[in-house]
Amino acid sequence: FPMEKLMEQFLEQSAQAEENFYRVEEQRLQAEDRRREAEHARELHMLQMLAQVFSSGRPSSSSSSTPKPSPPARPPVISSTPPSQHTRGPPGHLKRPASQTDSFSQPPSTDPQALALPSVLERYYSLGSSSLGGMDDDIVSLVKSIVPPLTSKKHKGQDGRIGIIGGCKDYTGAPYFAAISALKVGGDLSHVFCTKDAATVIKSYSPELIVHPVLDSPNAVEEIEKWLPRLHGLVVGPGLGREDFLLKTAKEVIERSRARDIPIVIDADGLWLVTHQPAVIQGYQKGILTPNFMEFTRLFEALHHEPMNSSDHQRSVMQLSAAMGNLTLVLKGEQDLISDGSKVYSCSVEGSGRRCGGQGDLLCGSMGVMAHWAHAASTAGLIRGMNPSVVAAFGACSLTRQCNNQAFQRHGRSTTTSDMIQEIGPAFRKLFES
Ligand SMILES: NC(=O)C1=CN([C@@H]2O[C@H](COP(=O)(O)OP(=O)(O)OC[C@H]3O[C@@H](n4cnc5c(N)ncnc54)[C@H](O)[C@@H]3O)[C@@H](O)[C@H]2O)[C@@H](O)CC1
Ligand SMILES: Nc1ncnc2c1ncn2[C@@H]1O[C@H](COP(=O)(O)OP(=O)(O)OP(=O)(O)O)[C@@H](O)[C@H]1O
Repeated sequence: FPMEKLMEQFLEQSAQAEENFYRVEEQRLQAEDRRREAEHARELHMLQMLAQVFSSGRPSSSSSSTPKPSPPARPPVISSTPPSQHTRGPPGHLKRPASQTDSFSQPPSTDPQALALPSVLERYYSLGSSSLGGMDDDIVSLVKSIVPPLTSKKHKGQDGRIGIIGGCKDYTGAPYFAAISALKVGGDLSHVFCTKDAATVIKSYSPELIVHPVLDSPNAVEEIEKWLPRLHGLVVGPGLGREDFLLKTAKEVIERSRARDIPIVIDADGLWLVTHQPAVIQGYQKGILTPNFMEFTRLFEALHHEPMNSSDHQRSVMQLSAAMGNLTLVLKGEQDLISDGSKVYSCSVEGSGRRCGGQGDLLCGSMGVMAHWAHAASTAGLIRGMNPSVVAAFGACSLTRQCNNQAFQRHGRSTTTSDMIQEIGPAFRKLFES
């Protein structure tokens, strides 16, 4: 049957052509990203040098009667520690006496560098929003330094193409909150990979999202993998549900994203998957887990095979992060505790008493973008001596809490996550751009 043969050949050729297209496209995007990153690094380096020249050349006389110009922003390089020492010592200018640091290192360390940063972070972030005007520039600069400058030379996509794996029949709000938050923080494109019956609903919430109804298709993994070369960050779990097929797809997508070195934030039902199969993300340095207390307890008990000591959260966070191969972990709560297994950082920016559903989705969506920024900044040598995943986690936690605070001031008890999303722009400016 020559007709059938012809058809077969045709199909084979078009599959081949499609594959070639994606390969070439992937190479093109990677080359473009490298070029833009190098350009970005050069620009920041120039700014740094200018700032240094400016601050060293500035007249020091305080008795001068003419008003002094305000100093430029602090240069973004945080430390001169070699990049191989991520997660170890803090930036030199953040050092402080070890005596003030005891409660944040588990077990207590004798290395003054290792002791210094957590307590500095704690000292500032415990101050709450009322003291935002008096922020400690050193600490805020950790997060500020990863925020890419907005310049007219940029093209769409460069500041973040983020993928959300989640959205099913029961949950359409969660992936929407995560994806729209990624855009509002400053990511350029947000892709949602959800089930067919969730797709139209999610699309109808916002024309800004790119929605792929593929999560329950038989070749879901391949459908999603096509997009991986274009993604800078992945958020797995918001509204994913717990059906076996969906969890299996999520697992394979995580594995393939790991192989491509893409930063991955895992939340909600994605954490259910990790609780049952920790190896899927264990030891991946670009992975971040964001459990609430319940999710944390489940994960802890699955890994340690014993009940958690709930009187010492800091120790538990350190233990679990270490057991996960020094993965960055955020235990959300009254204070957010962040650890990569070597230290615990506490974020206590003042929020409010209002705990509506979806705040965690805002957090993980914004963290997806910040993780991309932080790893790009680290690759460019702009943050050294500090784990980029921790910087991203810290930035996203502060931002979510600040949004909660601002939304509550306007809406009080009726505050919802949509109200918080409205506050992302002003909150971001207040924390990281003022
Ligand atoms: N609008 C939406 O579509 C939303 C969907 N969501 C999705 O809903 C699904 C299930 O999420 P759940 O968070 O309900 O997960 P679970 O079904 O595991 O429930 C966890 C339970 O723990 C409780 N809890 C949380 N923190 C606690 C604490 N500190 N102490 C004691 N109890 C605590 C919560 O009230 C919740 O009922 C996920 O896919 C999630 O993404 C949520 O993100 C909320 C918004
Ligand atoms: N008691 C609290 N005080 C202040 N902020 C809090 C408090 N609890 C949680 N948060 C903040 O709310 C954000 C989301 O945490 P939450 O515990 O609501 O997550 P979640 O339960 O996973 O959310 P979701 O409803 O999206 O599933 C975190 O960034 C955290 O900082």
